[in-house]
Amino acid sequence: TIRPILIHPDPRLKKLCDPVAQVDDEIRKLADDMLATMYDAPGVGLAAPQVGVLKRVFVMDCVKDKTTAPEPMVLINPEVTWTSEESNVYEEGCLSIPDQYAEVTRPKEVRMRWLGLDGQLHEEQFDGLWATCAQHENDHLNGKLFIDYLGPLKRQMITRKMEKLKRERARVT
Ligand SMILES: O=C(O)C[C@@H](Cc1ccccc1)C(=O)SCC(=O)c1ccccc1
Ligand SMILES: [Zn+2]
Repeated sequence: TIRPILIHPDPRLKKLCDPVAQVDDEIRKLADDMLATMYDAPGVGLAAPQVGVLKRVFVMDCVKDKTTAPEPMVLINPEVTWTSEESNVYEEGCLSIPDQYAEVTRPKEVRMRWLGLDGQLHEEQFDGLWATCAQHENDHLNGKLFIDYLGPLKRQMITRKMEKLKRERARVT
């Protein structure tokens, strides 16, 4: 089921999310809905707080083009265990801040450890868009948005635009 994506500014997007106690049917349904919501947007990642669930879960599928098979990943209670010295600059977007893009510098590679839907612990190193996306999603679990890396003026301009968008959406619905 596709769930509505919260739009910034929203207090739930700034909260520290809670760890998942156990991988049960509720978490499996959440992950399924998050993947459906991500593909529908479309996006390459989605974090649980973006659909109003303050739990430490995010999904990713960063395969660039349609020709390659989808590679959905579900990361529960993810932790960053290592980041590279080298950094990358990437023009990021966010499904909770529609149509706004800005350059963000992050470590080029990141190693993460998480609990999978299979209840097993996984550890993997990401690079390229996967690394950028994994760090962007992990930030969401700590109430951090990519605009928090920008200067105050640019962040304020984007926030003002989102407030206007929300006013307009509230009017027509
Ligand atoms: O808000 C989110 O977490 C999703 C976000 C993830 C992300 C994108 C770019 C850099 C870092 C993290 C998005 O997916 S925005 C949409 C997007 O970037 C995209 C959409 C379709 C195809 C390719 C990219
Ligand atoms: Zn985002």
